[in-house]
Formats: sequence, structure tokens, C-alpha cells
Amino acid sequence: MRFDVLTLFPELFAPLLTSGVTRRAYESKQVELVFWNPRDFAEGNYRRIDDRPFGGGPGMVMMAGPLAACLDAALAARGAAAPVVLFSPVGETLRHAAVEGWAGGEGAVLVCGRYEGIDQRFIDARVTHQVSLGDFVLSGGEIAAMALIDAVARLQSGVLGDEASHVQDSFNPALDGMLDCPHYTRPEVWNGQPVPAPLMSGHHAQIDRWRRDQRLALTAERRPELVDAARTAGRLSRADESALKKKL
Ligand SMILES: C[S@@+](CC[C@H](N)C(=O)[O-])C[C@H]1O[C@@H](n2cnc3c(N)ncnc32)[C@H](O)[C@@H]1O
Repeated sequence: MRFDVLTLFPELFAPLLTSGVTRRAYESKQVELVFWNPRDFAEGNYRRIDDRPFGGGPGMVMMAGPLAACLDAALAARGAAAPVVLFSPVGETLRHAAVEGWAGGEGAVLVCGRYEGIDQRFIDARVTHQVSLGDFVLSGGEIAAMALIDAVARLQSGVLGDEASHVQDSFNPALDGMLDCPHYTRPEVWNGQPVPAPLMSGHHAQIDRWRRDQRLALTAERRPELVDAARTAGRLSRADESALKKKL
């Protein structure tokens, strides 16, 4: 899959290409990244990409023209139509289901805003999806784009060292969308706290049940709506329900 990233700061993405899981996805070409700088498509000696907002007010607004020319070049290079994603607080908050959708697709053009935002006429004419990272304001869309690329990269086959590991992560439908259980490693006692006994039992069924119960209890406490969704979808067994009753 290929992501074309429109950004005034392509250098911010360097660590993604050189470190960890995203590096593996990039080097194996499972996730191809191509960067486009709207400034390269701006006119005049100053290559201006922003201007003052009509109506007054603080800050600057990214101009539609350079962004549209930049997007045209990115789409022409892809040779096919693609979703155009703008990162914005206006968008739908990014969740696992959407990440799975992007992970199974051909990629997209990702547009990173800066300053006060982007001229609305560009958004209306060219953007197909708006994605938010959450109810807070970033200085630019780059961190949101990196979050999407990272989350998509780790779902690609073979990118994680252990193929099955993402299936055990929080929100994965394979574990009914629950939060992950707590994890422990050596030493067996740290700071006076032992590792929970079931994990030391060597009995796989007991370990699996303990982990499932922990997931259920944690999710019921922190994200009860996820437990409700699993129940509505008929994903909770009798053992699950009795574990939930005991913990609540
Ligand atoms: C300083 S912000 C603009 C904020 C805008 N004036 C507002 O109040 O919603 C600059 C850019 O950062 C990106 N951005 C900011 N917060 C974001 C969020 N929560 N999720 C995704 N992108 C965000 C957007 O691309 C935005 O155009």
C-alpha cells in the first residue's frame, strides 16, 4: 500500500522510516511512503503557501491553490484515484475499526494541515475523509498522519516479529474488542510484588482464563461501552458473564 503525504515538514517523518516496526514495513515495501511539499507547488519568489484569514483574526491559513496543485501531482504519480484524508479536529476520531479498514486498502493521500488550518474551499472540493486523533489541538497534522501510518503498518503481515501479536492487542475483534490484559516479566518478585499466580502455573487453560478475566474486568472498569458492544454482539460466554459479576 502507498501513502502520499502532503506536508510542509517532511523531515518530521524521518524517525518513522528509520526505527522499529514502521521501518520494517517501509523497508519491506509493504507500506510505501512518498512525501510532497505544497511549497514546491507555490508560485512566486517567496513560494507562499499561506495568507491572512478573510474576516480578520489570528494566524494564517493554508492557501487552496498550492495544496490543489500538490495533490494533483500526488494523484498523477499514483496513477489511480485514491482517498484524500485530511487530519483535523473536525474529523471522526481514529479507532481500531477504521485502522483495519485502511490496513486492508491500497493506501491514501494524507493531507497535513498547519497554522489555523486549510482554506475550506480546498477541503470541500478535494478531501474525501477527515480524521481526528482526539479532542485536542495539535500544531499540525503530521503527528496524526504518523499515528495512522504506524497503526496501519503494524497490521501488515510479517511486520511484527511475532505474527500473532497484534491479534492480542487492545480493541482487536479477535479478542472481542476488549482492552489488553496486564503483562509481567522477570523477576518473579519486584518491589515486594509477585507475578500473579495463574501466570506462573504453567497451565495454558488457566492462563488463558486469567487473561480473559483481566481483560473483561479492565474493560468493564475503563471502557464499559466496549463490554456492552461485545455482549450485544453475543460475544460473551457464561464464564465471561460470571467473571464480570465477580469483578464488579
Ligand atoms: C493548529 S491546528 C488548527 C486548529 C484549528 N484552528 C482548530 O481549532 O480546530 C493545525 C493543523 O493541525 C492538525 N490537527 C490539529 N489537531 C488535530 C487533531 N486533533 N487531529 C488531527 N489533526 C489535527 C490539522 O491538520 C490542523 O489543520
